[in-house]
Amino acid sequence: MTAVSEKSDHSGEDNTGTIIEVEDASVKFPSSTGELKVLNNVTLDINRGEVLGIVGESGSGKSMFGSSLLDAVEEPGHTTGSVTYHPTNGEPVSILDLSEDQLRELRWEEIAMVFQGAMDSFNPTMRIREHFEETLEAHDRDLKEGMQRSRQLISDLYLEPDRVLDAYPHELSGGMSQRALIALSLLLEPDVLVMDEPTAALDLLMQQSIIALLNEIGQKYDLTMVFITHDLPLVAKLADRLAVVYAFELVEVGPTSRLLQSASHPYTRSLLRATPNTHAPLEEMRPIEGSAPNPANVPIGCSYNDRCPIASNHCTEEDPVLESITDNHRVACFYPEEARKSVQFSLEKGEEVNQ
Ligand SMILES: Nc1ncnc2c1ncn2[C@@H]1O[C@H](COP(=O)(O)OP(=O)(O)OP(=O)(O)O)[C@@H](O)[C@H]1O
Ligand code: NI
Repeated sequence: MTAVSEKSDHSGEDNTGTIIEVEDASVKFPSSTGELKVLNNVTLDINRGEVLGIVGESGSGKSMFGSSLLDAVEEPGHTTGSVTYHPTNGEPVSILDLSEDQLRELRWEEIAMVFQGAMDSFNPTMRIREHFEETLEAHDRDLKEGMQRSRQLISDLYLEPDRVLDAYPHELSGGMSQRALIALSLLLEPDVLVMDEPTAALDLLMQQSIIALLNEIGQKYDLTMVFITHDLPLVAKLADRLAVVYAFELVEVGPTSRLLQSASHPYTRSLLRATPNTHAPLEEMRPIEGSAPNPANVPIGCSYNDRCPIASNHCTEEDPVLESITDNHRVACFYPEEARKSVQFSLEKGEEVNQ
């Protein structure tokens, strides 16, 4: 596997190999009609130092995947399978077997997560400074040293440390509070940063600038980043690798450049065609036909068959598994070649990616 592409020229002691190994991860919720499976047997290795983009439409299971990495799925949801964290030094950690206390430590010191909609997660009655101090105290860290790191992180995110630390949450704009939250999540020097829709509430310009900032900060602090979003073209600017989620399963995984040039799952291709980006004029954005997956009613066979333009009988009978079509590029489709030929998309106006 190529863990390091030209985009993540991170230098570090051990920059290769797997940092988080996800095997057969599933999330189930009890319901009146039986169990709802909202993450379905996902297996994926996250490479040390990479930026991994998790993409898919609303309700597809992206947040469930992100939360499962930290055993953070809310009750009564239940995560099964295995998630193994490989620290730079030390023994592998089986995350789904940790106690609450161990998890709390892991979530700040090893794998930090900025949850979806977390911008409002600052306590409105506390200044930003107190959030940083409280975190340091809760983890028995030296306050002076820790606040120095806070100031450094805040200025790395192009904010003024004094102004931000003295502010109350409501005094910060959306972009500022999202950046302050990223700084807070990096306070205890985690190796991995998982972000769930960190730019969703921001305007286009702020989204772009957060992407640029994350690129810088990821390199400076040698981070492995998992970036969860419905906006494929946006995350493509940052990610070394993309994993596409449809109906609670991975349907395509590969290096970003490879997916942009020759996405091989009909869903990925539709997603590339449907997602708005800064270049495509509005009239070129086409919504994906059919309705988004419902966990109570996933089609038999390939879960995408009811929306797929090239589905055959085979697809309604058998569920394709995620298989390598080239090194590093895996697709869950019986007809990857057909898909490349028949589902057209263009990333930029006038540029037909597929002839
Ligand atoms: N507490 C819950 N109980 C039952 N089902 C849930 C619960 N929370 C989420 N789900 C279901 O799990 C599925 C996956 O949800 P998830 O939040 O992972 O989607 P997502 O891809 O992150 O979507 P979005 O882009 O809207 O954030 C959805 O169909 C959702 O309805
Ligand atoms: Ni989500």
